[in-house]
Amino acid sequence: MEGTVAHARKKELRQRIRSRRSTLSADHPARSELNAQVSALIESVMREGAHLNILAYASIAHEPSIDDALDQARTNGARVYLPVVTGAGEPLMFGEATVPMKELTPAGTWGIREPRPTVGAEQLVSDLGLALIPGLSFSAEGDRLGNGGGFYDRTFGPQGVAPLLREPGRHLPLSAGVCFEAEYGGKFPVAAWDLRVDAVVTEEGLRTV
Ligand SMILES: Nc1nc2c(c(=O)[nH]1)N(C=O)[C@@H](CNc1ccc(C(=O)N[C@@H](CCC(=O)O)C(=O)O)cc1)CN2
Ligand SMILES: Nc1ncnc2c1ncn2[C@@H]1O[C@H](COP(=O)(O)OP(=O)(O)OP(=O)(O)O)[C@@H](O)[C@H]1O
Repeated sequence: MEGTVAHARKKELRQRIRSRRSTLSADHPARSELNAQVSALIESVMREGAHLNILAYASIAHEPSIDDALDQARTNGARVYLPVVTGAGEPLMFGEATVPMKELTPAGTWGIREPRPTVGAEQLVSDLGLALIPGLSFSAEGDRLGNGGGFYDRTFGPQGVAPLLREPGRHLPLSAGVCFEAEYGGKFPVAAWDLRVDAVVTEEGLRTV
């Protein structure tokens, strides 16, 4: 069980970041700049190999939207997979986005645009080039503060079903957290099961941890 103090601290921080995000208008330059930085990252990974599978996300509420970057990646021949929540306490499943992002239908508790789930995490990770992970904040070490459901941790954390842990001789995708610059370098309690990313992309560019 996680400590009460840690839980309260994370709750407060989540509220603060959500509230700041809600003040960033839809046409704020940081939003389009972050989308462009994600595009640039996808293009640089695509240059390393002909075919690229990407794990991404369909933004909700005031999260940074990467729709344009994902539509462009698909047009350029990448395959884009999105997370699907199958139940509280369950790891994520994944489905391929085969239409423009804006044509996907919002579903479930949080109104997230989700495709039909077809792939589990173990299978997805084995052939993935890039994982774009949403977060409310990432520390300078790559620790992630998520929305609090524990979904990414149960899926990709060190104790999850498909850990993104680097080991010699094992293929793993580059994992990149996505958040606004003001949210990068945050300090918050970190638990043993928490997912860590290799890099963080903000509107200012890519930061490797
Ligand atoms: N775009 C996107 N897709 C995603 C995630 C995400 O963070 N972003 N997830 C990442 O795991 C999963 C869905 N998990 C989520 C968990 C909680 C909330 C959420 O907003 N929860 C509460 C606030 C919780 C609280 O602090 O009390 C809410 O309804 O406002 C959203 C998504 C899978 N897909
Ligand atoms: N591997 C795991 N096994 C069991 N429980 C877990 C695991 N990972 C996380 N949890 C549970 O999930 C809860 C939420 O974790 P945490 O606050 O780290 O979520 P988060 O990373 O912010 O959420 P999300 O990934 O959904 O955005 C924790 O209270 C913890 O008990």
